[in-house]
Amino acid sequence: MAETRPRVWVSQPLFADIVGRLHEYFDVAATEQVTQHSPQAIAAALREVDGALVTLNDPIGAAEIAGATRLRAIANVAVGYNNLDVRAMSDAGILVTNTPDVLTETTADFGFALMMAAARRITEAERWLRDGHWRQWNFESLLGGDIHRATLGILGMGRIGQGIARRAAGFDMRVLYHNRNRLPEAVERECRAEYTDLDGLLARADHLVLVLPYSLQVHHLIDSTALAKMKRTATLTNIARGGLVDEDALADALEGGRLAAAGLDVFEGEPAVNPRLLALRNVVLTPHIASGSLATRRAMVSLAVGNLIAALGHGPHAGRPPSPVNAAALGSKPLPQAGEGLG
Ligand SMILES: NC(=O)C1=CN([C@@H]2O[C@H](COP(=O)(O)OP(=O)(O)OC[C@H]3O[C@@H](n4cnc5c(N)ncnc54)[C@H](OP(=O)(O)O)[C@@H]3O)[C@@H](O)[C@H]2O)C=CC1
Ligand SMILES: O=C(O)C(=O)[C@@H](O)[C@H](O)[C@H](O)CO
Repeated sequence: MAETRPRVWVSQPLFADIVGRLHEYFDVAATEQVTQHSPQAIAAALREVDGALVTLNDPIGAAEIAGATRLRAIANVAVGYNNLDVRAMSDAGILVTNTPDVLTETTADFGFALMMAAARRITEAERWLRDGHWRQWNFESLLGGDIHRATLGILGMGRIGQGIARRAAGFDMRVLYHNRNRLPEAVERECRAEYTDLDGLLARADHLVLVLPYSLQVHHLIDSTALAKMKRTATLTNIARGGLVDEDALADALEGGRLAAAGLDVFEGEPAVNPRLLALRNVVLTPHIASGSLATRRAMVSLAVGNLIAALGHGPHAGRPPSPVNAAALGSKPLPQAGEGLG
C-alpha cells in the first residue's frame, strides 16, 4: 500500500521558492493571497494537517487546535509568538518553533533608525517640506533632540536590545537597560550598558526603546503612570508589540507636551492605528516592518521551513528543529523520526 505523505498548511504567501522545499516531504496546502483568516478557517485548515507554517497574522489558541488531532508542529515565521497559545499547544503535544537570531541585526538597525527619526523629527520635516511650507528658512523651526551623548534606555535587553546597545556606542550614548534578570557582567561590559530598575530607566532615559516580548503580564506596561515618570524631552520607540503601550495615554502625553516624540512600528489593534496617533505630528508611524529587509525576511522563512521539516521528522535536522519554543514542555514526548508521529 502506498505510504501517505504528511500534510502541511502554509497560512500566507511567503517566498514561494523557499516554501517550495516543503514539497519534497509533504503535501502542501498553500494560501495564495494575503488573507486575514477567520478563527473558523484556521481551525478548519489545522484539522487537515500534520504541520503548519504561520505568521503573526494568524492567532491560534485552544479553540483553533481543538479538532486538530493530527497536528504535530507549528512553525511561526517571527521571533515573537504571542499570536500562539503555547501552553495549549504544549498540552496538546504540538511543537512550536520561532525565528530568533536571523532578524536580530536588521531589527536593531530599524529600532535605532526609528528612534532617530522620532528624535530628529525626520518624517514630520519631510511632510512639512512636501506640503510646501519651506518658503523661508527658519532658524528655530523643526528643532529636535540629540542622539549623540544622550542616555538610551532599553527595556528588554535580549538579542535585539543588545544589538541596539552596540549601535549606541558609535553615537557615544550612555546605555541603561532593564530586564527581569540582570545580564552577566561580561555582556554588560560588551554592550557598555548599566542595569537599572524600571523606574530608574523611565526617569533617566532620553530615548526609551521597547524590545521585550508581549504577554498579558506586561499588557500596557507603558501606561499614564509610567509615561509620567519620563522626561518631558524624552522619546519613546516601540518595536516590540503594540499591547505593551496604552496608546490613549501615549496620545495624551504627546498632545500635552509631556513627552517629546514617539516612534511606533507596532500597534495594539494593527493593522488599525489609533486615530489620535495618526493625527499627531510628533509620532513616526511604520507598519510593523522592523525585520523587513529582503535578506532577513527570506532568512526567517528559510529558518521556519527548516524548523517545520525537522519537527515533522525529516531533513538533516530530523527531530531536532533549530529553534524550538516549547521543547522543554514537550520534554517527555520525543520528536518523531520520519514516518512517526510526535505523541
Ligand atoms: N517590530 C518587528 O518587526 C519585530 C519585533 N520583535 C519583537 O521583539 C521582541 C524581542 O525579540 P528578541 O530580542 O529576539 O528576544 P529576546 O528573548 O532575546 O529578548 C527579550 C528580552 O526581554 C526581556 N524581558 C522579558 N520580559 C520582560 C519584562 N517583563 N520586563 C523587562 N524585560 C523583559 C528578557 O529578559 P528577562 O527574561 O531577563 O526579563 C530579554 O532580555 C520579540 O518578542 C518581538 O515581540 C522582534 C523582531 C521584529
Ligand atoms: O519576528 C517578530 O516577532 C516580528 O514581529 C516580525 O519579524 C514579524 O514577524 C514580521 O513582521 C512578519 O510577520
